[in-house]
Amino acid sequence: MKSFQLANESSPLSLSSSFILPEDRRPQFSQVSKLTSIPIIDFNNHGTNNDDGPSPLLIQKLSQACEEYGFFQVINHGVPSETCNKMMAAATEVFELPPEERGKFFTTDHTKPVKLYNFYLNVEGQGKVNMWSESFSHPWNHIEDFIHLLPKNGFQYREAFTEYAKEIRSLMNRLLSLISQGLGLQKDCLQKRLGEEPILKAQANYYPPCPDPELTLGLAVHTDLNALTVLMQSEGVTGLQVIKDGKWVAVDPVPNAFIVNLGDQIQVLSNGRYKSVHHRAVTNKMYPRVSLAMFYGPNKDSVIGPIEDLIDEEHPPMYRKYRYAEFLEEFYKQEGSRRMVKEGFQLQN
Ligand SMILES: O=C(O)CCC(=O)C(=O)O
Ligand SMILES: [Fe+2]
Repeated sequence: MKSFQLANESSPLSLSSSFILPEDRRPQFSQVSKLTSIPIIDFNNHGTNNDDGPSPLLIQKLSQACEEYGFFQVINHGVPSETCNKMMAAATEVFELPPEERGKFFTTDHTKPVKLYNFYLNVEGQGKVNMWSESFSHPWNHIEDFIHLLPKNGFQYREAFTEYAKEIRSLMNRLLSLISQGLGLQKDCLQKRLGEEPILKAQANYYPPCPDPELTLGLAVHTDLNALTVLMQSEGVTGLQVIKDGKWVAVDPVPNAFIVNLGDQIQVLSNGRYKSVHHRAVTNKMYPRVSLAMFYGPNKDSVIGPIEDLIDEEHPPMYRKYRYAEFLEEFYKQEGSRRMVKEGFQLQN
């Protein structure tokens, strides 16, 4: 196995103490439930493209997945596998660039549009613990504004990304419409609430093989702060785990599927009916793993709060309204911790 070097390090990656989590934060593989996985939703089986619109069964399945898991995999989603494969190859190539090339993108300044970084967790008494991964992120709208900043090499990242982003945008629109209908709302309701010019960010995560996956994590436990995430992952390599009924559940990779999960903003907009669920990425000894998350978040000026139609005597508002910029500010303040952002906007009923 080729060794990997983080862009901000001066020697090849090794499992030094700076990556080792205290015992109570370790993945504890023996506790991971093998009994269940997240629901799989087949767009072909339920017809989403006919003139009559999506079938009630599809909406019902999706709604149930959003309530019970906050996560599902979608198959036969209509995004050509060639587009996905090209994108995966291009994203992988970024992490195969020599560390000094990748280093040009390295920054801890989150306001930079194109950036490479290594996540960490602040652990009491131990300080920063680095995650066993490297992430590369940039916006995925107005590609023309930053495309010249993206890596030029290899598998034509720029072309692959432009094509992929177009497909994912239309898949996201379809998902938002289905999720709105699942909540019993007009199909354009969520998209309107999130606002024009949503914040669209892409994040490619690279998890090199790890000598002892029991000691560290690829990504710390978190919920996504945005509204909706569509994730593509390396074929055949498991890594993502989600919480279900208080237990960690591994997400089995399904060929050509996307993993879809709801972010904090949908939990707030749905007044807690749909869940933004805690998840994490674990590492493995054998194979590098790449995942590419496409995040769809509100415009920073959009006002987010429980949708009025979802509030009644039985379901009083669980959150106060806020401008998304306010949420983001709080999010960045909590960097390095197990973030509890939406909890700060919760109302005491
Ligand atoms: O690599 C994964 O499967 C998880 C990625 C993720 O949760 C994220 O980028 O927010
Ligand atoms: Fe995530």
